[in-house]
Amino acid sequence: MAMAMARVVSMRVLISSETHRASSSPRSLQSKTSPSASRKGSLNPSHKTLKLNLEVSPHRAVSAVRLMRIEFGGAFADLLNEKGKGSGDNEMGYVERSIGFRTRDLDDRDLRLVTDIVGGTIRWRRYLDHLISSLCHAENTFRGMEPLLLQILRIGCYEIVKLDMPPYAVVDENVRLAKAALRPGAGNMVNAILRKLVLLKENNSLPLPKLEGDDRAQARALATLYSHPVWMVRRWAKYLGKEEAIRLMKWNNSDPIFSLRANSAKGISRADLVTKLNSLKVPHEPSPHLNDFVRIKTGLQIVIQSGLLKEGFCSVQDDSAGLIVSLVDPQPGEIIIDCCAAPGGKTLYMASRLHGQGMVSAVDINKGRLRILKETAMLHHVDNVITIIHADLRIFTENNTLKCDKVLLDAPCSGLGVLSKRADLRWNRKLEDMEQLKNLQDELLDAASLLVKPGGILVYSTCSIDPEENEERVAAFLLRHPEFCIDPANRYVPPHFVTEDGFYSSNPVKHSLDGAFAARLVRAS
Ligand SMILES: C[S@@+](CC[C@H](N)C(=O)[O-])C[C@H]1O[C@@H](n2cnc3c(N)ncnc32)[C@H](O)[C@@H]1O
Repeated sequence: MAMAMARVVSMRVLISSETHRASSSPRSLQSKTSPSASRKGSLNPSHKTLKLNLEVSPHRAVSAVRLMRIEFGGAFADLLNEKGKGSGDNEMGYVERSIGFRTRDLDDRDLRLVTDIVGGTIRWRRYLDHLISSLCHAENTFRGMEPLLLQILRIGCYEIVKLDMPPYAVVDENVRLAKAALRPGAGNMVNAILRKLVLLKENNSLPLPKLEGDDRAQARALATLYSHPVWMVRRWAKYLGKEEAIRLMKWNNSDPIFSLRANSAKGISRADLVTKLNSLKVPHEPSPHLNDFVRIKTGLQIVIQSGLLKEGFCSVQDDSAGLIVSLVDPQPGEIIIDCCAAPGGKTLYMASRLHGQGMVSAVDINKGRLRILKETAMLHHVDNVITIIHADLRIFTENNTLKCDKVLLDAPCSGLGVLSKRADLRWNRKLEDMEQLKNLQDELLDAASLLVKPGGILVYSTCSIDPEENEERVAAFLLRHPEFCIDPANRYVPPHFVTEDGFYSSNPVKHSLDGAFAARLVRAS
């Protein structure tokens, strides 16, 4: 904890002392703007006065700074990635102020490299830190390492060990970055550690922990080998067994597969989307589960840069989320309420399935996320069937007698089913969160149930694979609410997604989709 705090403080110092560094460092020619102007980022012309360094590879400099923003600045890896090229200027402002010099602008290839390196380095953080600390002379060296130096070392290790890039070029490039962004001594340290790593890798003798000892020791070793928090490994070993837990961690560490949904509300068919993807040369395959969906393994950045998302031509939506909408089975003319709706992935898909007749009320406690929902609804031409309600669901249901045909509660959850896409989530999620989330899920379920008309449907869903957030919450709810019973999922989703109890469940390892869960419950008439 103290170590983390020390790193946060030094990160803050690094960012806020940029003006000082710019004027005191001989490497970074003087910035002439005020500190407040320089904090504004892209629109600040000062960065053009910084020295342009053509020796440092820009994607590594950007990756190192982006990693610090994610680890210490609260930025989310997936959001930074999705902004892609459009945010280039803004990001370059951060980079320059953090390292004290300019790099050349990123081209499309650099942007893809940044996405890959940042995602991979975050996922493999625990594993990489184990290697780096094992290769430091003293334990204190690793503990007291300044944040930027640590990020550069992590990038170098990741490139050598996981990307199998030409090792001596990787060493040289990262040494150059450390020297330019920090000081010559930092470059020497990067050189020493990465060269040792290259030799150990060549001799097939990386210093990795052995899978031995009691359950705790084995969980710690697995947590390092597959780079996850120990508490997650122990939980999965308990619920899934060791072998399945390993398969799940391998999936979480693999490159994410994305699905795109053609926006039928705008008259766009899957065939239209396929034509566009062909013209962009993005490899794709039709979803075997959903008519409007297409799956892509690579090329998301190309899709983003092409503007297809901004135009509302299609959305990024995993099949696992689309199948939850299939379980709700929205029909034209129905009155539906989406209780935790923002940013609106499922609201928009449900609305498009109403074909202009009926209504989806979208409730959420988060105003900012609701704003995104509202804007996207207009973009997608479904705003005529969406009503937005900013409220805490628990208070909303106290003051409302609204009764709906269908109620979707896509509850706040741990997100343990989406760790392959949310690279940083595994490090942000804590065991203590699970208890709090379960209480909130129970309260929201009770509140949502009040909105279901007699004979109506309540769908409870999560993007978690954790039984305590899924089956256990439903079982506890049914005990409190005997007026509800399970409506088996097999009439709405393909049979291999249906559990013995009649729930919908997508399993990353089995289905190659995000992990998700949903129960369809019917209220007695
Ligand atoms: C899993 S996300 C919903 C994702 C959304 N259904 C979609 O498909 O895009 C959970 C949402 O619950 C909202 N939320 C959390 N607590 C809430 C509460 N007490 N009342 C209403 N919404 C709440 C959060 O703001 C968050 O947007």
